[in-house]
Amino acid sequence: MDEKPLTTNRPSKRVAEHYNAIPVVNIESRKDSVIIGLKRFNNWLKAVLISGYTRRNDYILEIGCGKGGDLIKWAKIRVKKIIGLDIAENSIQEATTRYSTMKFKSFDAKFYTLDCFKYTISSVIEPEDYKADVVSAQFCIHYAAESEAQFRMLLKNVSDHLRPGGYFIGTTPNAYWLTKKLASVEGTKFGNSIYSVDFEKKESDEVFGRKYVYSLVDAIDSCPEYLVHFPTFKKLALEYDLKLVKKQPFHEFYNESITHRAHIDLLYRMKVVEENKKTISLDEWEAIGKVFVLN
Ligand SMILES: C[S@@+](CC[C@H](N)C(=O)[O-])C[C@H]1O[C@@H](n2cnc3c(N)ncnc32)[C@H](O)[C@@H]1O
Repeated sequence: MDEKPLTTNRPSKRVAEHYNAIPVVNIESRKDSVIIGLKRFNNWLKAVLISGYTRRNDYILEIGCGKGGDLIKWAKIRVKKIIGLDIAENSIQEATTRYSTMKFKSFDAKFYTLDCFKYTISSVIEPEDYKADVVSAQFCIHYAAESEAQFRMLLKNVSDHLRPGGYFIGTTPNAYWLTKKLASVEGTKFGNSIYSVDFEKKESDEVFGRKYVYSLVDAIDSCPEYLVHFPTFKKLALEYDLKLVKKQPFHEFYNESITHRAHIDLLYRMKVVEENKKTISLDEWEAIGKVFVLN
């Protein structure tokens, strides 16, 4: 990789350190997490989103793929190829291990450690992997909103590697919900028993770099995140030939999805809902409201 990064400031290093430090948790211990309901819900939501925009034999490019938590979701659709990229080296190692130990593999996969908001993806991937049918960025777009230059690099990377007519799908915190919550409290901090949000400033006109520190029990420990200003997102995306098709808050996506029998069945199969058992708590449901789906 011979390109210079756009900026060398610290927050993205903090993000990489944060995700590098998260231990791998086995399925048994995962069940004991106080946010197991939220984790399962997020997985269900991603499974529904992915199934809506991906077809058999598709080539997928995953930005911020983490430890490969979506590999099984892609396998169920029988995609042909996955290229996964993430800033956290440890997560890429874990994703590689998960892929190599997967029993049912419908696809080839390659993983790369890369800051996708400072470098071009073409600086690391092979030319034969340049054009994807679907680019997916789950729960990571908000890190790019640290600066306009980083957000533009995200959009350039998506646009450069998406074939004409392909889909960019993602999930990211809902800036409207967050700023409404902020306005409703005294000071800069709010949350409940499972999450906390602490804004750097109460008032701000910043379109990029609008920082808050986010914690979620058992998942995220004081990690910097940035509001994604949607009108700007939509406007800049057009400059990169990306047209917004749909965006929805998580609660709305859920309400729409459960009008389909298959998605209700999946809620049970993925144990989001279990007969005679506690499922999602009110505090988890509130935290779920923090997020948007887009495509
Ligand atoms: C909340 S995790 C989501 C992981 C995965 N997409 C999922 O849904 O399970 C956010 C991921 O974004 C990655 N990330 C953050 N900034 C990044 C950057 N500049 N370039 C690439 N990945 C980044 C983090 O390392 C982390 O793995």
